[in-house]
Amino acid sequence: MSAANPPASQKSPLVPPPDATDPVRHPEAPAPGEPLGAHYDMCFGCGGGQPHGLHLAARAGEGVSVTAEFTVRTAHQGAPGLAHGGVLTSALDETLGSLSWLMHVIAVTGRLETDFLQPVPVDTLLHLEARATAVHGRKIYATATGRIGGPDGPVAVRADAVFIEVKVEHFIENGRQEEIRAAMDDPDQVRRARAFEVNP
Ligand SMILES: CCCCCCCC(=O)SCCNC(=O)CCNC(=O)[C@H](O)C(C)(C)COP(=O)(O)OP(=O)(O)OC[C@H]1O[C@@H](n2cnc3c(N)ncnc32)[C@H](O)[C@@H]1OP(=O)(O)O
Repeated sequence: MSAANPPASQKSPLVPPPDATDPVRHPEAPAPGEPLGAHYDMCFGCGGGQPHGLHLAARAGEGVSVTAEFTVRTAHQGAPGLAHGGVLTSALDETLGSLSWLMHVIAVTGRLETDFLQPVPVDTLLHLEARATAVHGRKIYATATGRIGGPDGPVAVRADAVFIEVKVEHFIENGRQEEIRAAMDDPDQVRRARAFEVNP
């Protein structure tokens, strides 16, 4: 069996199948450069209501891409003075997750594989970029990088991911009822919809 044609059992779930198609930017997606804002105030990744959250701020990019910034804080340490790897993965996950807002789909992370290339000290501003690379059925393939020292600086972390498109019921049926009720009772229609990343 050649490396170019591995058996099904050896195919990576992170590599799109040959009949995957290009991701499509929704015509009503925010313009490149436009801030996406937090989708849910209590989101650990982007919400303002989580004191120790990442407070990640994302902007729409060209095509199906986003950029984001995240500053590593004291609360995000693993080793002394260094960012926790899981926190960095969360920042990549959140950036990748916001791609669905540009495609007008609701999707959740199915698989996420992170490469940690350089340690990231506390106080570092991490420059993130994510782009969708392919779509196959409900699967959205995407990749992301986190750079230090500037938007063109060296890549400290990178990830490949598969997101799976879901219906809003995914959240309503599985989330804790207290938060689901609060989100659904929000009188602000846009906030209500964005809690579940449903485009109004
Ligand atoms: C509101 C948005 C907030 C964004 C925040 C940032 C993103 C997140 O962190 S989301 C939270 C973390 N993720 C989750 O909690 C998801 C938990 N998992 C699940 O709910 C389910 O396993 C779910 C929905 C992913 C898939 O279940 P289900 O809908 O039954 O899918 P299923 O029918 O089995 O599979 C559909 C396709 O996806 C593929 N797939 C499913 N799971 C995976 C996976 N883990 N890895 C790769 N591919 C997968 C299947 O192989 C299948 O492919 P194909 O169509 O080619 O056969």
